[in-house]
Amino acid sequence: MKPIETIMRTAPVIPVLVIEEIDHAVPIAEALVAGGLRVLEVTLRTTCGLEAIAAMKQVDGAIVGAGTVTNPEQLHRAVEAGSEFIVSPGLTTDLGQAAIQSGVPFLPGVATAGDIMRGMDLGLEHFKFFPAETSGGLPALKALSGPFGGLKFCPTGGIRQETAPDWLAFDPVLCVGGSWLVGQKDFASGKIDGEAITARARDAAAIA
Ligand SMILES: O=C(O)C(=O)C[C@H](O)[C@H](O)COP(=O)(O)O
Repeated sequence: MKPIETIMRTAPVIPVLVIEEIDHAVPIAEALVAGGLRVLEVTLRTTCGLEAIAAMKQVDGAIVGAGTVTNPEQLHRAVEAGSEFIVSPGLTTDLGQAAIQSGVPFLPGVATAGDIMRGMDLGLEHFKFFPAETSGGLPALKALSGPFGGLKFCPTGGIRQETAPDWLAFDPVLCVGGSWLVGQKDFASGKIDGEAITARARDAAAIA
């Protein structure tokens, strides 16, 4: 499995995906990869999340991980389903230890100095800054990076195509996450609008 930093450096944007119907999984993954976004975070907010991860992994070039992983049991289920990395909105010591023991690349959410210190106690150096915009935005991340130099971040939460370049211009930010790549409008016709998704992915991949 790839270390988390390699995954974070693969593409400037990680699409955060909420897959409501299993039939959508592969067409969405194909459309995103075609646009140059290979790292895909599938949230476990829906009943077909794990099944979607297993299906999307079959798409050539896709690196598929699980998001919204909040406890060790979910982590183990996500790894069994084939997740190549794990993202969490937050960080508990239990979850961090389970991730380290399993060896799966892990990106836990942090929003405060205390969160970061809990992660550093576990030996972690890569974090999702979440929820990025409402936790103070880029000025907050810059302030937090002062005492904690050397850490690397994937800000997520409220970031869009227009604001992603500012985040990515800050050195500790290796990539950003966001849900703007795929939305309800892409299923409106009853069929996935792969071209629209690919066009958005291409714009996002070009930010780097
Ligand atoms: O489900 C999770 O595990 C999360 O941590 C939440 C997502 O990362 C955000 O919902 C993405 O934020 P938006 O791009 O503003 O929609």
